[in-house]
Amino acid sequence: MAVYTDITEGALRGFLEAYDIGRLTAYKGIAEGVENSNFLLHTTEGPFILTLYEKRVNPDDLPFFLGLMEHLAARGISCPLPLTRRDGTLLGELAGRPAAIITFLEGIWLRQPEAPHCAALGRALAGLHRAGEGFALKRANALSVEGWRPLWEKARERADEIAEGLRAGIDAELAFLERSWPKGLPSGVIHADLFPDNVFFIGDALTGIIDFYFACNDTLAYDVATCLNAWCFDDKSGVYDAAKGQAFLAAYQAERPLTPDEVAALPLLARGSALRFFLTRAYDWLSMPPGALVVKKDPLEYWRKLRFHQTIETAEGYGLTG
Ligand SMILES: Nc1ncnc2c1ncn2[C@@H]1O[C@H](COP(=O)(O)OP(=O)(O)O)[C@@H](O)[C@H]1O
Ligand SMILES: N[C@@H](CCOP(=O)(O)O)C(=O)O
Repeated sequence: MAVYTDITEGALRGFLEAYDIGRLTAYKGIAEGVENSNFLLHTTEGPFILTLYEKRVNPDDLPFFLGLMEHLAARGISCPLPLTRRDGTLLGELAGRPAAIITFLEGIWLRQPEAPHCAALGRALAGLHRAGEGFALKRANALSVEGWRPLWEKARERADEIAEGLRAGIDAELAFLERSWPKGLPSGVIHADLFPDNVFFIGDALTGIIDFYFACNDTLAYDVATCLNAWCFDDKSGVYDAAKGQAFLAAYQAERPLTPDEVAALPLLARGSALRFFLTRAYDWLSMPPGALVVKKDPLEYWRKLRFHQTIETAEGYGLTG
């Protein structure tokens, strides 16, 4: 459960006075998520999500995240809209944290997405990449290749506590990716964390995308690689599922064809994206205070995915043909 900062009812009622969303009838902490503290609010106007921004969110980035949701929603992407306060701003402060209220999206996230869901994801990701064009604010990806070594330095000494041999394996991989990271690929606004828990479905229909708090300007195909990792492996066996990968890539390409350079770079991007999620998970694994109300995510899942990508030489290895 991700509630790092608790709130009192009195403080919440005071915070809500800045909004025009009716009277609070109930609220509870949300038992999902990793990064921020989230609460489901019920008011006489309906349900809303309250987010208190935590450690990994730089407050200077909040105008980018909140503005991006407004930009995307105005272009037809189903994503939460930040609510405007009576004074015209989007952000307030609650329990010492920057805080915002966003609209509630219907739907649930899928624990075991199948190929048709991966196809829906591919269409939605390409739509998001297109809709991001023209967004005026910029934010560099703090968790791209330049950000990996500083993060690794914080986990490296104790990495073999997670699994024997990890330190040497990651040292070698990081050095390789720093030498070979592709440059000059088409770039734009990317979501950068489009895992199944950030995509809602009703039945087989994709109904919304949430959690834009890693969004940034970076290589568009890096988002594609992140989705291959997060959606296209079999949960139980950990094996890459080519049917899901093909469905995802074909649907993405139907809306936004990958350039030959992007296709060629896919195995490298997938390795880099796997390393990025390994690193944040490893850091969290080693540094999470005991008793924090959060379910830790397994770094080794991403080490195994990384090792799979090390065996892939061309995008044909993901089932991409033609
Ligand atoms: N706009 C929303 N509509 C409905 N539920 C939401 C919304 N935003 C967040 N949630 C719920 O809160 C959970 C955590 O949100 P998320 O943004 O992923 O948190 P974190 O940034 O901490 O990872 C989601 O899995 C979902 O259950
Ligand atoms: N998706 C990341 C963790 C970030 O959590 P989220 O709840 O913000 O998606 C991972 O799986 O490591």
